[in-house]
Amino acid sequence: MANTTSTQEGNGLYGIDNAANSLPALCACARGFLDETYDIIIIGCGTAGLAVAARLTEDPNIMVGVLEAGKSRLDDPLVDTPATFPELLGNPEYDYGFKSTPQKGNRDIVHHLCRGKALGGSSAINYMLYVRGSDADYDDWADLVGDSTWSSKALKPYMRKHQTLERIDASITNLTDYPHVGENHGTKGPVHTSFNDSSFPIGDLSIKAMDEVSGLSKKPIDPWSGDHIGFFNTLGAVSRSGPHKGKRSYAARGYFQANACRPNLKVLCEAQVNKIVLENGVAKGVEFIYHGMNETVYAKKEVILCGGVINSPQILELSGIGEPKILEQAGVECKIKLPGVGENLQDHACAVLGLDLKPGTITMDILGDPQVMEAAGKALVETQSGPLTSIVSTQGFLPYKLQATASELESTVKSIRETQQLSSTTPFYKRQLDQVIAHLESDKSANLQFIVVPAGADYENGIATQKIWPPPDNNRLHRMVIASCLQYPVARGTCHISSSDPSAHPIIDPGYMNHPADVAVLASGLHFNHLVTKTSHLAPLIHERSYPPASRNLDDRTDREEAVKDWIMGEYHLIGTCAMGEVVDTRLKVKGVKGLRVVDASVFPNHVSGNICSSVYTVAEKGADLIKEDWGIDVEAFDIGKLKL
Ligand SMILES: Cc1cc2nc3c(=O)[nH]c(=O)nc-3n(C[C@H](O)[C@H](O)[C@H](O)COP(=O)(O)OP(=O)(O)OC[C@H]3O[C@@H](n4cnc5c(N)ncnc54)[C@H](O)[C@@H]3O)c2cc1C
Repeated sequence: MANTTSTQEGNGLYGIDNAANSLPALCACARGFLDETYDIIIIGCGTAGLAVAARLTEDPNIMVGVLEAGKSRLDDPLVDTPATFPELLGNPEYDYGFKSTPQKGNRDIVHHLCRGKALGGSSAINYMLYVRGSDADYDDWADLVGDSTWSSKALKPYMRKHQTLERIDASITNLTDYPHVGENHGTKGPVHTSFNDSSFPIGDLSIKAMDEVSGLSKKPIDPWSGDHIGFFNTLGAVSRSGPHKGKRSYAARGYFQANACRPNLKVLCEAQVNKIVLENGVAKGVEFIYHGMNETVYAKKEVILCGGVINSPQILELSGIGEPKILEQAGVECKIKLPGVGENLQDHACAVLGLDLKPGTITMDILGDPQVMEAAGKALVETQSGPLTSIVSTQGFLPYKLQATASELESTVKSIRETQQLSSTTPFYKRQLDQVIAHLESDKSANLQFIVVPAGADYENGIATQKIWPPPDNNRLHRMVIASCLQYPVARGTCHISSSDPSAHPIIDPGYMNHPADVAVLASGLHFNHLVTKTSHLAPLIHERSYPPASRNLDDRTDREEAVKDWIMGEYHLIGTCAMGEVVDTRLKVKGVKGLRVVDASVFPNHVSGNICSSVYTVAEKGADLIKEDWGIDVEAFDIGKLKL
């Protein structure tokens, strides 16, 4: 692949030492960081952490220090080049590489759970699909937490605030499959979003096939408006103009680099936070380790925890905040009893249908031809365009109710009602399940997401290693995958420490396929995809189905459900382990503690439909405003325009 190799030597070319020269806010050593006095300390320079830091430092009177365990990867071609994201997954230089417990509902398979370890966090390694939830999803949040300021209407300004919608490329002429209405999108936000500037005919045909099988009478008008039912090409977090044209647009680029000359912002990379310093129930600062040295830094106003869905509950528990029994077993003294910490873990799970295509049908496998790859590399280098700047684009959403038979819907709902009756079901979970049932019974709810990947997958080892996307291979039949993804899971997982050692990974159980309703909904998605392959749009192009194996009869409901139990993969959309309503209040303050908030994907109280990064940015933008309000921070005092690099 042209010009996309990364150095792997320690800090390397893309480590903090080199970056510090051009980014004054990035400290080259702990001393540079510790010499300052901070109003606010942020733990984790990820997707949310950097957004919060950028917004708070708009006021020059507020001094913000941010600690990040990973390195700066700014200008790393592997991060910047959209098509090279598979090389980041499972690579310990970029990915924490967490492992799940054996998943009971999924043949005891251990899943490799990717999380970004870098400036920008998971936004530095994600697939870049830019999708928003449905209005109903955020309205559910508001209902669940009893605060209308979290409704879809209240959050929309924050959706626009983080985004810049870039102009569609002139080469895209069939605008029906690229629906968008300007008023739903931002024009000045740090995260640049765009449609691909090239496409594969198989993607267009898949949309036709899915439209046909769905029976939907209309196309989506703007899937970012709060209604994304139907099939379309999605936006990606990729810049299509300016100095970063053709590159990933992520938190480190948009929220950090653009503001890295602010004198009131300091970031220290390779600093792993061990715990929060609590004094009489007040968060005073944090203890961290930097190049083997233990350090402590204090915050005059607040500590903001933005460690992500795995590490935020871990850091709370290591600090003595959580369920007393869990803390005791891990050898941590309980300081604040808060049983919801590390509970309510949810992910979107995907079932897949893999296809080998007939000769002449082109997918990403064409990039296995050295001449084609050379041309793609040339387009990347010379015009910052073409397939290496593209994301997986073809997708859509459907209600379960339109796929399931009446008796399937009835039995699915019944199985959830039974769970609601269990004595172990908390009042919070019970109300969440009411919302899941309402989604299942609605003919407008986005219960299932479908994604067409014009590439082959490694079904055997992909889940365990996250080397799911093998290199393109033009010497065999080209391949594609159609994934169906469960959007409102019923089963709940957990993420807890088992040791007081901060370097030990938590025990993570996402609870994949641990409820019959989850299996039933995903099996209906698999059935939809099976029917899609039978349409006149796709059938003539298919050589054979490569997954699920032919021994699974997808015309049979039981076999479909077994196929779902055989193979599912997380969609990397883990949420909920410090849920608003349970662990934090609606101002994102940790219950029972003063001076401590959580702002990241862990505070989502319930799942949303679609890829979640836009929702994380939205929570961060709103979280920053809540912090500003509480401290009377002047949002107008800082002229951002003058200070942009
Ligand atoms: C492989 C992958 C693909 C994805 N694809 C998509 C997609 O296509 N579209 C989409 O919308 N969403 C996608 N997502 C989901 C989305 O990217 C994440 O949900 C989101 O980025 C999470 O943001 P966050 O702020 O909660 O956590 P993160 O961005 O993960 O930030 C947490 C930060 O905290 C740091 N940290 C953790 N512990 C410590 C500690 N002890 N000390 C110091 N720092 C610490 C981490 O290093 C990290 O930088 C994907 C995620 C992954 C992993």
